[in-house]
Amino acid sequence: MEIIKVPATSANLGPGFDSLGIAVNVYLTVTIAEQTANWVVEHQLGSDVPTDERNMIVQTALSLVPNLTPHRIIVDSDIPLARGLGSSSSAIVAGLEIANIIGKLDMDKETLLQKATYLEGHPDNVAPAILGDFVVSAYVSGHVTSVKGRFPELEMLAYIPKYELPTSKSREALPKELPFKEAVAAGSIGNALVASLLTERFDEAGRLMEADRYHEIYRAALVPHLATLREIGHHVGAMATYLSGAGPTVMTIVDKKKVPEFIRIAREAWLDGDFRQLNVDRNGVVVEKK
Ligand SMILES: Nc1ncnc2c1ncn2[C@@H]1O[C@H](COP(=O)(O)OP(=O)(O)O)[C@@H](O)[C@H]1O
Ligand SMILES: N[C@@H](CCOP(=O)(O)O)C(=O)O
Repeated sequence: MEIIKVPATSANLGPGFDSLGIAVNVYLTVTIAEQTANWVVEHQLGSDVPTDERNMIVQTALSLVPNLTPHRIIVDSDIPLARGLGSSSSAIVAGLEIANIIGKLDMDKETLLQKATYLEGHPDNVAPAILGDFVVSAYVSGHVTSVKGRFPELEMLAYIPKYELPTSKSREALPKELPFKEAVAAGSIGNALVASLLTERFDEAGRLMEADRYHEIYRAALVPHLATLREIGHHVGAMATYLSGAGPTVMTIVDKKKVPEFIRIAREAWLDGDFRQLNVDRNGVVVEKK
């Protein structure tokens, strides 16, 4: 039996839209059990998620190897669906690994990365889900280049609202075009953020993480708690607060000792979602044999 463990991911980090992402220590675990006549997917993700070959994990595997031998697979996920923590990317990566294992394809991580990016449409979640840690990617003309760097030892607090926000819906709020000057400014903020993170200049990194011009303002109405949490972050001295992926999760980089005060103020502001303290996952997807 093989067990595939894929981390959740937090994309964009503010100004790194469709390019930057980190892997975090919340996991999707998929066990490949015995061969079966038809695909069987056991999970606790609710009645909207199929339990047969229509399941996204199986569909991904079949997109690679259409005649892949059916198996029973057991899905155990701590990654909330449609919340901006890369659940769909984790499902895609798990599906590709299933095809890799059952189909004996011997794909390396680079091949997985190209295929996963094609299926997801952008690399900022799939790249850290595969490689782990902090990944900077460019996806141009159908080819992705991903460079893994070391994210500083920072503590993170995710605020996960009770409602779902599908990535496709959140992307509908984005403009079709950006004026040239605006695009230049937006890109340079992302570039400077990468340099400041890799050289551990936390003041600059914090300011730049909150200076996105690509997406957060356009999504503001879909995620009204972002502004409130950012304000609370400033009040308690957090490094930065950004919209995780397409939202609605909001990530705050904040010292562990300031977390109780941060949560207390957020509750006073009627924010009733879940809080989760997270760390970076350094490894990305792992396959174990049992
Ligand atoms: N483990 C899973 N198994 C099957 N489908 C999944 C799984 N995880 C995510 N999905 C599918 O992906 C959708 C969420 O994708 P998306 O809107 O991109 O949000 P997210 O930010 O969580 O990636 C879910 O509604 C579900 O259809
Ligand atoms: N760059 C994408 C990231 C989507 O991440 P998800 O975790 O919400 O799927 C975007 O911002 O649309």
